[in-house]
Amino acid sequence: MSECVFESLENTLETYIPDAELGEIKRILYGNELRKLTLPQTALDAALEKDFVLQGYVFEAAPEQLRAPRVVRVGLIQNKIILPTDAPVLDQIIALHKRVGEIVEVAAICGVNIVCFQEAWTMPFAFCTREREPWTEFAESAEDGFTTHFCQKLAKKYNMVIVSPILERDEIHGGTLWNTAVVVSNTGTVLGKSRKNHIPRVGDFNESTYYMEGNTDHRVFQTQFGKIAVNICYGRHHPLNWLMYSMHGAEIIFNPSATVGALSEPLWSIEARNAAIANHCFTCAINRVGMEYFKNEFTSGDGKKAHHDFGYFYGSSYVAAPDGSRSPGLSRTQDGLLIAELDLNLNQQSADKWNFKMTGRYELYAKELAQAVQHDFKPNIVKE
Ligand SMILES: NC(=O)NCCC(=O)O
Repeated sequence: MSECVFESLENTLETYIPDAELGEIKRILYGNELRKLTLPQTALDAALEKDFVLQGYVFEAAPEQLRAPRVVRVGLIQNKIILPTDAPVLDQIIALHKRVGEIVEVAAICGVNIVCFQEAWTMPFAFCTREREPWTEFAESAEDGFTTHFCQKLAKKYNMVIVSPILERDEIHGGTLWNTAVVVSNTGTVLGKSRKNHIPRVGDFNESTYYMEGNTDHRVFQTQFGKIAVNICYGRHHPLNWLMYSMHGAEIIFNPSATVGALSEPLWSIEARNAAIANHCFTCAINRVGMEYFKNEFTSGDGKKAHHDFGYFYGSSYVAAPDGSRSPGLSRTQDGLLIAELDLNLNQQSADKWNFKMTGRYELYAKELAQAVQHDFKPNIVKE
């Protein structure tokens, strides 16, 4: 399959829509216009030299009388894999560490407080193959693995919280595998981990061959820069999953993902954004980018011919705010770092305006859901 050439929706709009209408189109598609973040020239130069896109936006909140602004900078990193998928495992991991490390360095120059990488960032997204070897060799301890040590060093060096989604091997529980985000505090200590709650069974995403649904519930991490949660990839299709992170107090929910154009692109711009609106919080959707080829062909029981790749990972990482505004997406074709400056006061301001938490009928939902999961549930349908 050929590489992707369509760079981004935003580029096409900018190129073809007349200025007079572009403003209105952007307002309708993206909400309140965001100010561009002024980024240091050294960072812009480094991004150019290292060949990745660097963009920054500011999500402002109204000044308040009693609360100071709560400003935090988040960084979203999307990247291609570096080496072919049949290169030695450790070489692949080290090459990704090097690549992501140099992007984190630029994030640090830009004053980023919390950075999040893409899903299973230390490896190709090999779960389509359903083969064990060599993919299970990419699994590492969340608390004490090579990659976690790497992130701890970066976190301490740059005073940055790092969200590092990896394939986890849990030695304490029989060496089981999990799809896990490790949250490393800016002090360099491992704050904890959050496991993927929803495992896809769609198309080539045969992840249930490798790991089971997570058992860390809807954990929220209190960091120096705000309360954060990680809703890994497929969880973004589940509104109740977002809701529960928000119920536990998440102010920013990261959604590290790996998804391809033919499957999910029309859903991409809607789901994380809707979650930000519905839950009065910020959401950060991150997708990997590029093509990944696997030596052995695979099929997925969907009638498609055996193939060597997933199709195109379309990048397009973005940040969405509780007032419905969102940043433009990063490139569909290139590595990138998206920086967003968030005033977390916008969460409460949006909540006070729209009152979704107040008007939500949670007792009603809880009661009816409790009934709906019973085997003798009778749907409340009135018939003539
Ligand atoms: N990684 C993952 O869960 N992908 C599933 C496909 C999708 O959610 O778009």
